Amino acid sequence: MVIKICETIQSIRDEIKNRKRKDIDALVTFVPTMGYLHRGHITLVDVAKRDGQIVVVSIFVNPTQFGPTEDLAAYPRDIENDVRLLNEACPNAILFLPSSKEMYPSGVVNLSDATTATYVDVGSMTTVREGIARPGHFRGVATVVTKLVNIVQPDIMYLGQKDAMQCVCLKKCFQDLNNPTRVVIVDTVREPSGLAMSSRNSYLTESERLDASLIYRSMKEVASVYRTLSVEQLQEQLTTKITSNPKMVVEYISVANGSTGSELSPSLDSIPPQSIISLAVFFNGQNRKTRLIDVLIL
Ligand SMILES: Nc1ncnc2c1ncn2[C@@H]1O[C@H](COP(=O)(O)OP(=O)(O)OP(=O)(O)O)[C@@H](O)[C@H]1O
Ligand SMILES: CC(C)(CO)[C@@H](O)C(=O)[O-]
Ligand code: BAL
Repeated sequence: MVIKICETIQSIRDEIKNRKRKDIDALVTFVPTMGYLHRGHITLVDVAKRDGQIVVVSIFVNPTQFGPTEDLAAYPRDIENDVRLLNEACPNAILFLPSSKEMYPSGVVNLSDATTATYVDVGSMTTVREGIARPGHFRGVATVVTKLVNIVQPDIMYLGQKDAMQCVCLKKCFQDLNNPTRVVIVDTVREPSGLAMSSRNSYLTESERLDASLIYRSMKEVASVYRTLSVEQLQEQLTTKITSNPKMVVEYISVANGSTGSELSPSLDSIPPQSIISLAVFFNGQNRKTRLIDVLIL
């Protein structure tokens, strides 16, 4: 058995309908991705396979979630290897592999132009640090995931904790729009060094990846003493540790409420358990500047 690849909305709808006809109680589980699969993605597929009978994975590098100066063109792609990994992990999966034209038939409109586009905006995401750092990003994410979920109509969708604010955004989106799909968050899968697995790690050399593992080590160090720190002290100490490697520049360090994603006040003396530390760091590597994100829940 090998995975079934569907490139059109009609063909994936038909495939899911046919499979459900054979097993009306089958649960549809869904893993949305942008491809260049790694062990983090495959872990989400493993959980989806455990929970459901019809496993759908999508690979779509969604242009509307990239800012004009971001890495849409350079984003790593290797469909052949992705298909090989999916065949190994879940040979009866359905892979939805739409073109940009299929997802955005009227062209990739500028989602900031409300007169030309229908979009999904999770209002609170414009004030979280990742939303401020990437204007329009969460609008692109919420819009494309709403479209994907309307196409696949899964019972359960799986997201990785690494993209912490994306999890907050999509949970809020589904809740506010009464979308019945259950959202399951899966722990971050890491390299042996501690570096969070990410498709963008491929921009780094092997030794740069080892250097970048300082990010997670530093997060763990400050997390072990967070009860003694104010929000501001935690941010300062973490910045100092990470930037002890001059190749790294901290874009932001957020300390936020675990369920709403809202930022805790820097002057707050005691940080509540379950708060989320999330951050973005630029690694100035020999090939290019790479933006890395990571998260730790206290
Ligand atoms: N290390 C990881 N552990 C668990 N889940 C992950 C990990 N990396 C990515 N995911 C999840 O896989 C899904 C698809 O993510 P995506 O295709 O953007 O991969 P990525 O590695 O996060 O890429 P990027 O380099 O763009 O951050 C998302 O829900 C994401 O959170
Ligand atoms: C959820 C997602 C597939 C939407 O394009 C993307 O943001 C990602 O891969 O995390
Ligand atoms: N996993 C996050 C996708 C993005 O950076 O656009």
